Amino acid sequence: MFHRLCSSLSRSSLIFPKPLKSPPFLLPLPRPLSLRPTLSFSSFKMSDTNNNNPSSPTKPETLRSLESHLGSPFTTEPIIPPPNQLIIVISGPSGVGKDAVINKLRESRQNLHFVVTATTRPMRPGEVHGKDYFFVTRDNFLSMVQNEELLEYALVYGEYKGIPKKQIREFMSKGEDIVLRVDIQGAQTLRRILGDSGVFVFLVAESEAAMVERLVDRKTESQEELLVRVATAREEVRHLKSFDYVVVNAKGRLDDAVRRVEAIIDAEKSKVHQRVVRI
Ligand SMILES: Nc1ncnc2c1ncn2[C@@H]1O[C@H](COP(=O)(O)OP(=O)(O)OP(=O)(O)O)[C@@H](O)[C@H]1O
Repeated sequence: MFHRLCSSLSRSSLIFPKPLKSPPFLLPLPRPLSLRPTLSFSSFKMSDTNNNNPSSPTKPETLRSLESHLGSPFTTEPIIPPPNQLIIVISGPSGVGKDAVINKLRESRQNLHFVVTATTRPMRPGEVHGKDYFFVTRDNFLSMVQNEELLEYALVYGEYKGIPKKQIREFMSKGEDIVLRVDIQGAQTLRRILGDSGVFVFLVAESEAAMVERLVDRKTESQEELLVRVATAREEVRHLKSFDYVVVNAKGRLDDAVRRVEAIIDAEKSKVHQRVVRI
C-alpha cells in the first residue's frame, strides 16, 4: 500500500492544495506541471483542530480525502512481513576466536539461540555441561547418529561433535535466530545440507602468527595437538570462498569482530529476498 501510495503520489506529483472553499476537502485533479503551485512541505501546515484557519482541512479530513482519492482505506498492517529467522554458521580455523566472539555476541544480542553442540571430547577447565557443550559418551553419541537426531556431525581431532536438530526446531519455533559454531569441516557439510538458506561467516585472525600465538596462550593443547591444528588451519583458509562473509578477529579487537557479525545479521534481516530455512 505504501509503495502504491508513493508511486501514485510521485506519478501525479500530488502536492497538498491550498484550502478550497467548496467542497472543503476534495483534492483537485492534477494540473499541468507549469500551473502547479510550488508549495513545499515546510510551507504546508495542517491542523487536527482547524484552530488556525477554519477553511483548511483537518488531518482526519485530509486522510479520508486521500483514501477516497486512492480508492481504499489506509491500513495499519506492516508494509512488509517480519524478516525470516536465520541460521548463522560461525566457523574458522582452530584458535581464531569462535568461542570468544560467540560469548560476546551472547551478551550483546537478544533473540539468538546458540546451539549447544554435543561432543565426546573431555571437558576443559571452566566449561559447563549443557552450556558450552553437551559432553556425551561415544556410545551416546553414536546412538544419536543412528536415530538421525543430528543435523550434522563429524570426527574432529579424534572426537565427535554434532548439532542436535531438536534444539534448532524448538528455538526457531519460538522466533529465535540460530547460531551454530562449527569447524571448517562442519561448515562444509552444513553448506551441503542448508545450501543458501544458511548464513556462513568465516572468522580469521589478522595473521597466521597471531592465530598460533592465541592457541599457544590458551594452553589447552599439547605440542602434537598444536601441530595438527596449525597445519589444518593452513589448509582451511582455502575454503573461504564457500562462505558468505569473512570477519577478521584481530588481537585486542574482539569487540570489532562482534560488531561486524551483528552488522551481518542486521544486513540479512534487511534483505529484500530473504533466506528460507527448511531442516
Ligand atoms: N580478538 C582477540 N584478541 C586476543 N585474544 C583473543 C581474541 N579472540 C580470541 N582470543 C583468545 O584466543 C584464544 C582462542 O580463542 P577461542 O577459544 O575462542 O578460539 P576457537 O576458534 O573457539 O578455537 P577452537 O576451535 O580450537 O575451539 C582464547 O584464549 C581467546 O580468549
